[in-house]
Amino acid sequence: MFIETCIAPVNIALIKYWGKRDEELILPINDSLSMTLSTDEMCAKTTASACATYKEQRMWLNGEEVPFEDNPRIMRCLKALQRLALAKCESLKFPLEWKLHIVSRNNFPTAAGLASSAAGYACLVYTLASLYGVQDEELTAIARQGSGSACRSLHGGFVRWHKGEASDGTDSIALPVVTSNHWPNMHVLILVVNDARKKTSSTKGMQRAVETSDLIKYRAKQCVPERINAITEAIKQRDFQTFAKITMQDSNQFHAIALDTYPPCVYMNDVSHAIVAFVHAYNAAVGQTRVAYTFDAGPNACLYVLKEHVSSVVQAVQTSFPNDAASSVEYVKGIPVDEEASPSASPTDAILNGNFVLPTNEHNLLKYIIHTKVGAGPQRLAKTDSLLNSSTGLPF
Ligand SMILES: Nc1ncnc2c1ncn2[C@@H]1O[C@H](COP(=O)(O)OP(=O)(O)OP(=O)(O)O)[C@@H](O)[C@H]1O
Ligand SMILES: C[C@@](O)(CCOP(=O)(O)OP(=O)(O)O)CC(=O)O
Repeated sequence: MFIETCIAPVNIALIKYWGKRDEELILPINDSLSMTLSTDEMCAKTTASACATYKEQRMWLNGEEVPFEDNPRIMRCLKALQRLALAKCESLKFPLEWKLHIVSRNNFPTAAGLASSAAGYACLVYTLASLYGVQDEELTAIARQGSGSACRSLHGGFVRWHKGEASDGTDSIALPVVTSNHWPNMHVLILVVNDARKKTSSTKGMQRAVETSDLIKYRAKQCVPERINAITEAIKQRDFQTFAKITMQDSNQFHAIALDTYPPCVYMNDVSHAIVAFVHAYNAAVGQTRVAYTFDAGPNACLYVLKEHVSSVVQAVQTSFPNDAASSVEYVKGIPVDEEASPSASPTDAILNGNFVLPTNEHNLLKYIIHTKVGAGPQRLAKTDSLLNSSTGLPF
């Protein structure tokens, strides 16, 4: 039996991917740019095994068996990796006819608008590549065919997915902009909103936007290229003010396009809008842009905050969004916030407590908060980290 286990990170787009020019190959109408989150707090973990005695291809996701050969996106990634193995490897490690058993787990909620498909498909492709013995820059073009945003999770730091021009998608790849060491104090607070409402999937939402929105064409042609250049420069210069403004403007434009879609896609809810109001009020109160928000295809907010401001921002969130569970250790998950606390309150915090009043919302609008930061790309783990029992070929 051949067996490999790997982990892969979540990424959150600053300049959003929204709209395909080819549904089958998952080719986008615009470039996008994201930040990869640390795997210490959120990651997908996948074990893939190949064995001569396996009778059929099987896959388990978060403890449940899920369709494998009936899932066209998984099969497309698998076939592309097998072709790459045939082309690149002098001798195959094992015959391609051998069936696979794959076990995967996300250590955060799946299909809850927290980019599980990005981490999940990046992990699947990275693990299968390790299993077949291929390491190649073409991996991002393969992960892209599982879920577009997954191609960006194959690199750490800040990553740009180039839309490419070729009709076969060979140049639609993700490349690093800067590594995670470039801006290590870039932290993230994910405010998970109490809302179980079903959304329109990203796949369907963007398809309908391309069919019906006029604004999306202007965005792809005019706004995105300008923003990608400007935010790349801001990241290189570690210019938080510019970075934050572009990030918020792009999130707002993406949701404007969702509303310009017919029938409209409504992803943000009243709590999301209250978070937007909070961020602008907080930034005004401290007299500088210290926090930036971005929202994907759901109501949860992702806030970008520099490490030195995390404790002040968390305190302000707790004031503006009071929660009965706030004192529970489970409420703020991830990196301990106290670590970040500055020894003395800054003068701007005095202003915040004095002259400015933050909006106060009803209790318990947030479910919990995840505190994480910029991180590295996927990693291969040791045999001891396997999710699959090698004597039975089944999940542990
Ligand atoms: N670890 C994983 N391995 C393989 N596939 C996964 C994994 N995690 C998630 N997926 C796939 O991604 C699907 C969830 O994608 P979906 O886009 O609905 O949710 P999301 O990625 O959490 O949300 P969003 O795209 O809005 O951020 C799952 O149903 C599954 O098919
Ligand atoms: C709003 C987004 O998160 C959309 C992500 O869309 P997906 O990558 O989930 O879509 P498919 O390619 O159809 O699988 C923005 C982004 O991540 O860039």
